[in-house]
Amino acid sequence: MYLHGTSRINKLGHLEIGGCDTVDLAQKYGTPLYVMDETLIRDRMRQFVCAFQNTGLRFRVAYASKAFSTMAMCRIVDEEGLMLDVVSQGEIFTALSAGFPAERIYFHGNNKTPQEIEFALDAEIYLFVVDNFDELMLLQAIAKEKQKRARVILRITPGVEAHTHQYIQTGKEDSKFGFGLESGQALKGVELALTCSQLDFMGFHCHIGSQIFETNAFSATIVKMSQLIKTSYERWGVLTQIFNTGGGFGIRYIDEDTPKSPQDYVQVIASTVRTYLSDLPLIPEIWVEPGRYIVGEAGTTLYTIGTVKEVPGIRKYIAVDGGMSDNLRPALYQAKYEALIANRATEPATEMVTIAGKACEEGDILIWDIPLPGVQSGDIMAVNCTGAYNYSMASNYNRVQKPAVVFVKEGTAEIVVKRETLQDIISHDHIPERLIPKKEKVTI
Ligand SMILES: Cc1ncc(COP(=O)(O)O)c(C=O)c1O
Ligand SMILES: N[C@@H](CCCC[NH3+])C(=O)O
Repeated sequence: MYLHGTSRINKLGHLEIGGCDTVDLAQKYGTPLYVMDETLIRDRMRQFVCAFQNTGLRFRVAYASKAFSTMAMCRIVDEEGLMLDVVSQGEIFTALSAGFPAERIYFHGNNKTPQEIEFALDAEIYLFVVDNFDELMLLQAIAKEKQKRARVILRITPGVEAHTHQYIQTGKEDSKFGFGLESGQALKGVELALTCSQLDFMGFHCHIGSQIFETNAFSATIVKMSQLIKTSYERWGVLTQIFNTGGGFGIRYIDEDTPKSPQDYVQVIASTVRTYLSDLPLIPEIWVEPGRYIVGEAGTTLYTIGTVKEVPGIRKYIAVDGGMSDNLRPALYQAKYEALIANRATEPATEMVTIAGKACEEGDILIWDIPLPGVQSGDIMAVNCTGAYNYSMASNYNRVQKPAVVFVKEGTAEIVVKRETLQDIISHDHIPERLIPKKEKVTI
């Protein structure tokens, strides 16, 4: 397994992250447990900022909080000075509750409800990324009623197909997101936005998908978007203030993955912007909004191995005490992961096994065919690269409790999300009066 960030094997032959022995963490906090390497998270944010500083362009780096949103995470994003991309009232509420400044929050989503728009306007967030015509009109109407103004940028689907799983390709013309570029919707959107009395049109956004390695998908997108930016200027004299080029930068889940560095991505984005937009009176402020690249490799999930089942001549299933409820990605996207036995990390692999979750679903397999040392019930398994879209997509399927999350740094571990309790599991249930069991009549 590739060791990311501060992960290393210590003198005891145990996996250590952030200076904390993961076997101790499993014992102290229980399993499954999400362990987040705070140093790596902060490094990643700084790498993007530093890469942009070298370009000489005006820029903003945002964190896409959908990848992993908790109050402690929002504190880190705030301390590092990044913007925060949110997609729901829940994410805004999390950020505000953590003391994250509203003027660095901006709001995405293809179906923001009137309540969410009202909430965001009242909170005075920085801007709205408007996804479609209906939302434009809704935002204008609500802002007018409240006598407020809102900055907007339009989300554009540039018609670029990135090489990634079809469920996480979002830049295709046939997408639920955004104003289509090729259909002419994008220009119509600008025209309409300019007529909205309460809206300040600031520019454009595009996002072509997630877990993308090739930089040419990003440059192809910027070339297409540049045309839109120029046409808007020529037609209406509109100077694009903000050009948000999205997130989607791929990470190394398995050995075969070949991610680029933030410098590589930013360099391609910046040079394409310069080539295609330098002749405008103003080069827009360039934004990026990575999620996975910031937190993905920083996360490791610890599990305890339970049952071992051999299907003679076919395969050996090793079951862990979590699965699709804490990591939906293998079941949803056939995503691949690597793992090691945290308490015997130096032992050589001796057999090929399959790691199964405990959910009542045949498809709940975390890793097919992975070489490991002979494992026993009670061993601690560490699956890495689980920082993005794992905790944030976790569920209570089968009424399992969501795991705790700890941040580790320089030998210290701190809880940032408590493990759910059985009481939490039933805390929203309600039994109507008529279904409450009647006390049996006592006959004398
Ligand atoms: C609009 C938008 N921005 C940013 C992201 C973050 O993507 P990633 O986590 O791949 O960087 C996503 C998710 O794909 C997204 O839909
Ligand atoms: N949830 C997806 C990525 C989608 C990101 C949001 N558009 C994943 O785990 O890879």
